[in-house]
Amino acid sequence: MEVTEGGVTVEVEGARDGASEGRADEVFYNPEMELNRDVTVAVLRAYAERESRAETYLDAMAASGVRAARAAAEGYDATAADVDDDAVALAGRNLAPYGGEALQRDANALLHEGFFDVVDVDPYGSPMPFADAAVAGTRNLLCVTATDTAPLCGAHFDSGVRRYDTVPRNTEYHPEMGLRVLIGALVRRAASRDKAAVPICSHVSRHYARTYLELEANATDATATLEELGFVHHCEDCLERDHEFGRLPDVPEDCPHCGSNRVLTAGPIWLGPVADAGFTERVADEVTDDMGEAARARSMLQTVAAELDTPTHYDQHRLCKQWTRPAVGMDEFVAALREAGFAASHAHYSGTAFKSDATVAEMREATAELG
Ligand SMILES: C[S@@+](CC[C@H](N)C(=O)[O-])C[C@H]1O[C@@H](n2cnc3c(N)ncnc32)[C@H](O)[C@@H]1O
Ligand SMILES: [Zn+2]
Repeated sequence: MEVTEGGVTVEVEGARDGASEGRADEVFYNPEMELNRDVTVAVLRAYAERESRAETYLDAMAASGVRAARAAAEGYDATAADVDDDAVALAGRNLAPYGGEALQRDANALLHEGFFDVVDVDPYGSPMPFADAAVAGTRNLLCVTATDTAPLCGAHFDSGVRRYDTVPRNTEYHPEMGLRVLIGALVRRAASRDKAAVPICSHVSRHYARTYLELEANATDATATLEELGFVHHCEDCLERDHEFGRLPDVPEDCPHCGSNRVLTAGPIWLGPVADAGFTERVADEVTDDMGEAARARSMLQTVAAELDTPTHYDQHRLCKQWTRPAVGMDEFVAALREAGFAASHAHYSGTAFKSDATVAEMREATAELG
């Protein structure tokens, strides 16, 4: 059957839901990833404005080639690579009207052989088996999807430790934990090749984390990116969390806020900004109405751009449950924090997520009169 995304029409072999991911009996096309692809196209547009030399685009795991076809339609010199012969044949047919080529290659081999300006790594599950090659073969912008949210956020602890070479912790801000674990791991992989990787846009949507990393081959800058890594200490009882930059954590024995001994330390994870606000605003402006997920993409990107970009977000419902108070509207809650003199913003991770520089105790007091 044919599907049209953002003005690009491709042939796909039956749309399947994310639950059947990984069964390789037919070429994979996931309609739930349309938001991911719409945002990708908007990023490619904004990035072309920022870096006019970025011309070549590789979807290193292309499946039907829909993403590469959309990049080709934007004027990028696009390549769709996949190990699967059916995928390559289909991607070849799908790319033909827009230009670009399909290659039957292993992503790791291809990316170790030469450079592409923009590289997309969009595998089943974790991108880490491809991270080293992706860093080696990307000149400017590395776009990465991770769908293994349980290892990333610490819910599957051992696989998270193995894949991401860190200690992930299962907290109520799990989407952000996952994103910061992912970025931290990629930044360290880039630094091992003397490359600085800086996230210029990121988001977490239902089943995946997505980040866009600008790469710079510069050892000094690479060292500087490592300064943005560190640890989060999270109290499971009072929900306060503190973060500290650095290579070795100074793990508190008890929570400095409530004295509980149920303190979890996560890290090293990325503690720096997950997005460049100005760039992300431009990405939001590049979302066009011909995109199937235009409304969601625009609103999510605007939230990311306006988000207080510090670790880590809170969930109003979780806090209100803790305080045995009814939850109120998010606008009202955020406004009350601001009126009390704190920095506060919505956070894109969920409808009840927000960021603030207030402590949990300060938030409780600042919002006591609501509801
Ligand atoms: C999630 S799908 C890609 C979806 C596609 N990027 C899109 O936007 O629709 C993952 C693809 O990776 C391919 N793949 C798995 N291992 C690979 C490898 N080592 N090199 C290249 N492709 C690989 C699979 O055949 C599958 O088609
Ligand atoms: Zn505590």
